Amino acid sequence: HFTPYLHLANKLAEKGHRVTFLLPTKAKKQLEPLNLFPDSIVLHPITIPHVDGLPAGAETPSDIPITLWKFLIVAIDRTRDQVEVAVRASRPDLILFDYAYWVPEVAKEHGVKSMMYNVISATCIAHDLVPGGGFGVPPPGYPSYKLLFRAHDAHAMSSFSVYYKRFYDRFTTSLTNCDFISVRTCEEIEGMFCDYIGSQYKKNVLLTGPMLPELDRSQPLEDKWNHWLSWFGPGSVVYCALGSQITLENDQFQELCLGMELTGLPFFVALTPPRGAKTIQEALPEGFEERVKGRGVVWVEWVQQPLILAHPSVGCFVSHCGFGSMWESLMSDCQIVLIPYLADQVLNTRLLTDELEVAVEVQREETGWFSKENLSVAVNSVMDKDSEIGSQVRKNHSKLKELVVSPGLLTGYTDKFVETLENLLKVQNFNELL
Ligand SMILES: O=c1ccn([C@@H]2O[C@H](COP(=O)(O)OP(=O)(O)O[C@H]3OC[C@@H](O)[C@H](O)[C@H]3O)[C@@H](O)[C@H]2O)c(=O)[nH]1
Repeated sequence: HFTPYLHLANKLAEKGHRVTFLLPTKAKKQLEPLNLFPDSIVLHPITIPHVDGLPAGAETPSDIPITLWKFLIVAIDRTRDQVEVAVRASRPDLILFDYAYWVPEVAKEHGVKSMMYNVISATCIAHDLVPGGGFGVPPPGYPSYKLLFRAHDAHAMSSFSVYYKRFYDRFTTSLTNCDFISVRTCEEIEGMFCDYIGSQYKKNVLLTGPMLPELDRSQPLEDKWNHWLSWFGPGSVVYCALGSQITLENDQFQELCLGMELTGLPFFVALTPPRGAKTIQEALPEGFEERVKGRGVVWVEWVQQPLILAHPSVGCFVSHCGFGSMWESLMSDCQIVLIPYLADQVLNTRLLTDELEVAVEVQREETGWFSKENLSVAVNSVMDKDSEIGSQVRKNHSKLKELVVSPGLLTGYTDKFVETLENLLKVQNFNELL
């Protein structure tokens, strides 16, 4: 979530504004290289306090499994004093926030406007975070009959169900109490959901566009991977990654590896090791490394995903459809295969498969389990040159990509966003954003 926020901060700084960016200490170190305007953007560290049950050093959801998030939520709430001190010191005109539902209260106390900036999809907000629905059941007037949960999504819902009430309360409080709502999306992809959110919360919904940075050519793809990928023909390699928060069970991890093997195609899998495994070797299926030598890699460290997707040899992206990866897949020329894990990823997946028809989804059983055969069938259905569905999604994807990357569309969104903000706040002295 921090990354799109920092890209937005860069855009604001580019247009002459100053930004104080509050974030946990470790994330500060990771984000520093992305700060393009260190004179205008101050990265201000916040200490995440210790809370019983929260592992030492954990500061963000990606540091811990979903079962421990409840402790992180408590810890974040206990940073309110630090946030108030920072607000008092920097006296901003506007506070952008996404998770700390108490920020609008803090803002009002200091005579500052607040904006909830959402970096999850408008589809997910419209389906799950508008009053009147229930978990998995859309609220009245929800604008789609296609983008819904189905029986085999129960697994994605169950991991999240214990949190739903808490998330729902926080999000709806934030959306209700903030002065402005904004979403990291564009009209062309999620227009009807943005309109719906605006009508339900009776607020204008401002859009920033996807907030993806330009590919940074000064930091090219690591030689090792560039070299490895270059062995294969154009568009032939399948790249698979499931974002920053998913740790698979061992059996599903093995099934994924075997499914990639079964495709018969070259592949590059970037995943965290499965639950309980200390090394990748102990987690891989027996004989797997020998069998796929020279055509397949399973890697458990962070890779430069946008650069991998841009490599000419990569032709297919198997993804969990987290909102960041969703945009990266749309901006790429790869065929898209989706295996969603969390509730919002399921709706993002339906947006790409059922509404936009630019991707295919791996079939799961009702338990949520997917087999190696189903994974391999999905991949081959888009990689096979003679496949009808493959050419259909390729055609739709390339049309959509053309629209989304068309000159002016992305910059147009940010320009309009900043201009609207400036107008909204004109009555005040709009020179610092927090
Ligand atoms: O090895 C890697 C893995 C991931 N990445 C990057 O990490 C980012 C992951 O972001 P995503 O939004 O796709 O995935 P996350 O798992 O972090 O998503 C989280 O926040 C967004 C929500 O939609 C998801 O439900 C939630 O899991 C992408 O920009 C991707 O390029 C790497 O650069 N290297």
